[in-house]
Amino acid sequence: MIIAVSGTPGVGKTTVSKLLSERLGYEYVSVKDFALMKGIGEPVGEEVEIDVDALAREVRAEFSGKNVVIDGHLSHLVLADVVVVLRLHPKVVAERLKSRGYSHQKLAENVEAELIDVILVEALEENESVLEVDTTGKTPEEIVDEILELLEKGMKKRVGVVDWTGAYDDVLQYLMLGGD
Ligand SMILES: Nc1ncnc2c1ncn2[C@@H]1O[C@H](COP(=O)(O)OP(=O)(O)OP(=O)(O)O)[C@@H](O)[C@H]1O
Repeated sequence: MIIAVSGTPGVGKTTVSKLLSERLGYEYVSVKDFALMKGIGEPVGEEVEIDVDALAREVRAEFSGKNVVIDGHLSHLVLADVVVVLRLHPKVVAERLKSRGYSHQKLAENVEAELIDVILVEALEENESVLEVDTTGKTPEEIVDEILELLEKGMKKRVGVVDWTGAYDDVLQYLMLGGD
């Protein structure tokens, strides 16, 4: 089974994916490293620009029929059997990304993306099975327990677990809202 773990930068994809793969006995794959290894990712500064169509093709070719957890904020664009979309209160996203030294613009882009469910919507457009998990205030172990419980139950789709419309006031200082 191919399990993709996606979400806004900083939500905890890598932490959760590694733990989830350990608990399941699945291989752990980082989208970034995989794309670089396959020559479909271009390092640009600290980021890696990835050809998403090529990524989807390469993932299918390499991992079809295998048990893997694929970690990365583009992983919801490959055809996975299950996409886990991690959510985190936008204020905590902002704090985590700020402590990484992100620019105001990058901070705003990502906090806004979390606020308006960008990754979740894309995941639902591309995949049948999407499990949304609110990670706010939970330890990595608690998050992985929740994912494992959903998988054990055979849950195909679970969305609507968060609503950040009430969070705008908490993150106004980080937003650009179309301006600069
Ligand atoms: N459940 C959690 N509780 C508290 N801190 C966490 C939790 N999960 C991750 N973190 C911390 O948040 C930071 C970001 O985690 P991580 O690198 O796993 O996120 P990511 O979504 O993979 O980020 P990116 O998209 O940039 O690769 C790390 O410092 C990590 O230790």
